[in-house]
Formats: sequence, C-alpha cells, structure tokens
Amino acid sequence: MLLSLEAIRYKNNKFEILNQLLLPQEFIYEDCSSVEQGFSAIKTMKVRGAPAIAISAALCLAIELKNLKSKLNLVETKKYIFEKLDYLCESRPTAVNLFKMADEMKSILQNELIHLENDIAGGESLKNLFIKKAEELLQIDISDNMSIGHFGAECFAKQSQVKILTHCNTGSLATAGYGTALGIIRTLHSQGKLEHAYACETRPYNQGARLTAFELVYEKISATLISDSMASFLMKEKGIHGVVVGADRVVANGDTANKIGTYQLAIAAKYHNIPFYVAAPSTSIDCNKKSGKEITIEERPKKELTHINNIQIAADGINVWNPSFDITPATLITGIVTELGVIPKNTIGEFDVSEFLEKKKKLSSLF
Ligand SMILES: CSC[C@H]1O[C@H](OP(=O)(O)O)[C@H](O)[C@@H]1O
Repeated sequence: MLLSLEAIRYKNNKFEILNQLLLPQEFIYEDCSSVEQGFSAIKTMKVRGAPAIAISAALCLAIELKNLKSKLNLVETKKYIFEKLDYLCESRPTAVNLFKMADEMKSILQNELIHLENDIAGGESLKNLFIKKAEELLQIDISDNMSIGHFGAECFAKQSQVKILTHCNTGSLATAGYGTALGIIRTLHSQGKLEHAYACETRPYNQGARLTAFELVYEKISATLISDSMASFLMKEKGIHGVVVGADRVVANGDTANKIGTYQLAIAAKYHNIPFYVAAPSTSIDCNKKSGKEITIEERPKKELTHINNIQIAADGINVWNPSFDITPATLITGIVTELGVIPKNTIGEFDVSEFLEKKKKLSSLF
C-alpha cells in the first residue's frame, strides 16, 4: 500500500524527498539532510514544483544547521546561512518561490542581528531562528493550497458538473500538501462537482503522465491522460468547462511563467471560449517584475527531448531547443486564483496584482 502522497517528509530531525524521477514505478524517499543533497535534488528535479523547491531548500539547510558540529559565532552563522541560500538559488532560475524564501530569510536574520550582537550564544540563536522559520513554511504552504482549492472551485459555482483540463503537475508532488491547480481539481472532486479531469502528459519531462496521472489514480479521481498535441481537439470535442494550470512566477501585470505548453493551452482556450485559470500561492508572485518579458526561462538538457528513460528516440546530431517554461500573457488568463482570493482583470485585460495583494493584506490586518 502506498504511503500518503508527500513530496517531502520532515520529521524526527530528518528531511527526505520522494525521488519523483522514479515515479510511477518506484516510490522511494531519499535522505536530503545537506544543502548539497538539496541542491542536487532540485537541479535534477527529483523534487520539483515551485513551492516544493523553496520548502526543500529551506529544510535541507535547516537539517544541515541542526547537524553542524562546529559552533559558529553570530557573524559566522549569518555568513554560513547567507552563502548556503545563495548557492541553493543557483539551482533553477524561473520559479520565484525559492528566491523569495531566501530574501525573506535573509531579511528576518538581518533584523535579528541587532538584538543578538552582545549575546555570546548569538550564533546558536540565529541558527535556531532560521530552523524555526524554515519549519513554519510547511504549514503555510499546506493552508495556502487548501484556500486556493476553495477559491478555485468557486470559479465553477455556476456549473453542477465540470470537466477540467490541467497541465504538468501541481499537486501534492509539487507542494507541501494539497496542490494548487490540482488542489482545485481535488476540491471539485470532494464537492462531487468534478465530472472528469484531463491531464496533459507534459512533454518532455512528462510531469503529467508520470506524476499527475499517479496522483489522480491514487485518489480515485475520474481522469484521462492525453498527449499535449490532443489538447485543442479535446477542447473542441469534449466540452471542457475550464483549463486550470499552476505557475512558477506571476508578475505584476499577471503575465505568468509556467511549464512549457501552457501558453498554447491558453491560446487554444481563448479560441474555444473556455475559461483559463492560473492557480498560484502568493509565494509564486513577483511584483518586482512588471511583465513576463523580464522572467528568466530555464533551458534544460538536450537529452530530455532526445531520450525517454534513457532510450534514444531522436537522431544523434539533431539540434534541440528545450525551454522548461513559457510565458502566458495576462490577456489570455481569465483569473489568477491565490490563497487570498481570485485576482480580477483590470480595464485593459491584465491584472493589478500588487494592488490586489495590498488590499487583501490590509483587510487581514484588520481581523
Ligand atoms: C505548484 S507547482 C508550479 C509549477 O512547477 C512546475 O514546474 P517543474 O515541474 O519544472 O518544477 C510546473 O510549471 C507547475 O505548474
């Protein structure tokens, strides 16, 4: 019997990641108790998904700090943590969650320095503060995902039964819990409103075929796997009520970086007049970037296209272009579902993301 579907496991001073490269054939957790192991797991995509990447980076450093033999003073501890965070941020460039986590951690520790400068145990206190904050990220992600599921399901309140198409993997294998776009599908399923889910295989890394199909079967959710090239015809033939995808980075005007293939789904959805939703926690939002043009798109190894499970399928010598993400312009997006609610469109068909977040944060500070 499979254990509960967790991309990451953090307990008893151990941090393990489910090696997603072995799914669906093997269900194996691997120790991830050092920054080096964490970096490698993220880079090779043993663990992937914008939220899971950020949480894994924080927790592998937390465990490394717990196991640190040498006692560091306050300045040495700060230097150690900052350098490790910078190193982890070199693993993958597109998802913003990891960079936001690193920046927020640095800011928290920097602010704490003033209070610790005369404390001989300052190094230990700073270390423990990082560990505490890293452990909090798990709970924040789980609650965020549940809210996204709720707000996303509300987008389909008018329909009694819905058929949803999704792309890549945005479930428990991409987050610390319920999932973002797949969290919406889970919520609709729990409400008895999901007639059927369709998952794109998501070439070339096949997160849909390998991971999303696994999650849907595991939870006995009525679903069908399609190849990416079938998506437009599916929209035409099968009466899809909505396309719901995740995000690696949503920027200030709502342009969204997500798994390669998302952009063409948005174009096809527009053509077929099907609502297209992006589901993302606020930790995936980067208002420092004004539009999608500013987002760095990760390019991955050629072998991901020329081989499947190490079996060569393309001729030696062929050139390969392998961008891991693409940019969907805000004008093709119906709504952006966050844990704070659904961001509405503005008068020019884009989104005022920072205005929405500021309003929601002001509201939450009143209660
Ligand atoms: C909630 S995961 C968001 C996002 O991350 C995935 O990318 P990758 O598998 O390369 O880490 C995909 O773009 C998902 O939509």
